[in-house]
Amino acid sequence: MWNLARFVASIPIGSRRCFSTMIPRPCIIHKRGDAILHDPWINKDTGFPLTERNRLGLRGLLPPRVISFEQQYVRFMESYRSLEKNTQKETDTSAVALAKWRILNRLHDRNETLYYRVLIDNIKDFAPIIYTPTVGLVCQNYSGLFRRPRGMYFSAKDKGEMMSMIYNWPAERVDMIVLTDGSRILGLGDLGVHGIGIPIGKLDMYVAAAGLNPQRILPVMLDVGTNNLKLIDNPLYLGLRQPRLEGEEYLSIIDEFIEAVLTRWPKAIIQFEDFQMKWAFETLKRYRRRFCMFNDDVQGTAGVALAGLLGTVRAQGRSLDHFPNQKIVVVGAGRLYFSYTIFCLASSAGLGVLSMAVQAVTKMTGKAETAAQNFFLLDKDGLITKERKNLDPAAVPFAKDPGQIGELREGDSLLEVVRKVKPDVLLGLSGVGGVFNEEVLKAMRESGSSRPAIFAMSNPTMNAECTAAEAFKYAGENIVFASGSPFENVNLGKGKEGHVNQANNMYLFPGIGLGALLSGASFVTDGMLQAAAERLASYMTDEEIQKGILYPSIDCIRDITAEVGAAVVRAAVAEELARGYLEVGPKHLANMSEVCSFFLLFLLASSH
Ligand SMILES: NC(=O)c1ccc[n+]([C@@H]2O[C@H](COP(=O)([O-])OP(=O)(O)OC[C@H]3O[C@@H](n4cnc5c(N)ncnc54)[C@H](O)[C@@H]3O)[C@@H](O)[C@H]2O)c1
Ligand SMILES: O=C(O)C[C@H](O)C(=O)O
Ligand SMILES: [Mg+2]
Repeated sequence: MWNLARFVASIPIGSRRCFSTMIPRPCIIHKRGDAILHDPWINKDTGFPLTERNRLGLRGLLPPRVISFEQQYVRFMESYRSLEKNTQKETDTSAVALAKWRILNRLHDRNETLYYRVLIDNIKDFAPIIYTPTVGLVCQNYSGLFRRPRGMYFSAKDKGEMMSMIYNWPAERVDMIVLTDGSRILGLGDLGVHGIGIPIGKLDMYVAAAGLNPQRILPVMLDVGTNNLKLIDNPLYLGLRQPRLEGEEYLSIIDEFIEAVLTRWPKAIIQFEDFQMKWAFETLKRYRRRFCMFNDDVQGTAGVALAGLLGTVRAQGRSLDHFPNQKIVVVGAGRLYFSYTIFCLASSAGLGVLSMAVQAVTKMTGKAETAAQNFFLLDKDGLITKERKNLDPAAVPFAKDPGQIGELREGDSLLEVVRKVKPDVLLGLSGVGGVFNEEVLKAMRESGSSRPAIFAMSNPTMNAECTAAEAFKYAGENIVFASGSPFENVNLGKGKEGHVNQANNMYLFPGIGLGALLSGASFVTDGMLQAAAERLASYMTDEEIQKGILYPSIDCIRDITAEVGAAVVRAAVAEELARGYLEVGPKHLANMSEVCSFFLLFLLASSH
């Protein structure tokens, strides 16, 4: 069946544009002269034709020759490629990555239309720069890199002022907000106000993947202090130099911000990002039934991991009803989500993954009581059992009875657990680089699975539980491998290659946000999230899965985002939550054919 999402993906990359710039819109400009050249949203650089130069008071302010948009595009890409070539042999890879980020950021600050065009057309090359992993480096060095502000900053000192501050934002409408408090930036810990780089990077992905209008996105930093003493002692630190607010004081700041945002833009979707575990769960519980929000690290990550876990079953040549038998170990215990015998170190993200996996098993078997039996959870103190003191209630369903399988004991190390459990899947969301060490990976060779899976999902690259090369070297060439940050495929010799998947929530959050926005749903429900995960899981063909390819290439991010967005809209309609978007009401959404819904998804996201 013809479908618009695939049609869009089939347009040659070079001729694709940001949808928001593709459809001409009336644009009344009140600025003149120099002010236009310093406004990246309307600036065309040397691209202003003579008629516009005369009309807008630009004559004489630019070199005489008019350089077209296409020529500017080529010129930018040439300078980017020459930077790439000249730094190929440079050993300081961080310096190179930051130089690439700077050149892109400078373009953004000068000419947004050209920036988003090059980003969309070259997303595979540029995602690792504007997003993970380089964005982590940017946050770590933010005080030195800061030139121009992007997004909004609300601090603890702004208490009582937020309702008026929100009107300082120049855009009349905002559709999508990504909000952080900077308390857990990737696996880098508390970076305070410098964590603003994360909402900026996530929203650039929204524009690139979901075609959102860049003028209707808003990155937000809620600065409630920092517990990072190095930052507090740094005279160039850009945030409040005080310890983080806690308890009711903390929540009252978030409440006030939310009230201000929803007063001005009642239909904006708010994505919570990189909150430390306790606040990630607390805010999710507090707000998810009050307005349209989701926590990307808990809910987006869970769906991406579940899609990978289901793909792993297919890669073993089995049907999906084998999923409940898989042993899964999760490393990094925040909150949980569950499925087969997979070994997971759980975390906020890890608990999210196991919870969603449990839902999937329950749906398949109809037995909620035993759904978590093949899931094993570790935190920094080792295996979590029922003997664990101060056990987090969220981890209770995953706590094992000591003595189970191979004499498991409370606090068993990861190596002991892998040896005793022989898991099908080892999944890391611990934020600790290298915990899947040589011994642990070698122990995975004894896994009960014909095709063991290693998911080293922590970010950025140096925090990955292992590298791709280590996984294929020590755990064997027949594994499936996925990491949160990108790695090159691994050369296995004799013409063979180990495929590296990027198991990153970027494959879901843009589609979840787009679907939530266009459906006009009041909340993001479990059903909508599940529909998103199921669409991602079913996206890959059997042939691709057999090659160990569990996720689409990032080149296809627009296609998968449209598919996920449409699945979310359909789920919202099925749950009778869809209120529609602009002139498309709930009845229209419900009556739309699949083709029509894809078409509208794109047009609506771009044309208003
Ligand atoms: N790939 C993705 O899409 C994705 C999504 C979300 C989070 N992440 C990454 O996951 C990591 C964790 O994020 P989070 O929000 O869950 O953080 P978190 O701080 O909530 O959780 C980390 C957990 O790891 C546990 N831990 C620490 N050291 C450990 C060790 N040596 N062994 C076992 N467990 C250990 C801690 O007990 C904690 O529960 C980060 O690096 C983040 O970048 C990746
Ligand atoms: O930001 C990413 O790359 C994924 C995820 O949201 C994370 O926190 O690591
Ligand atoms: Mg995150």
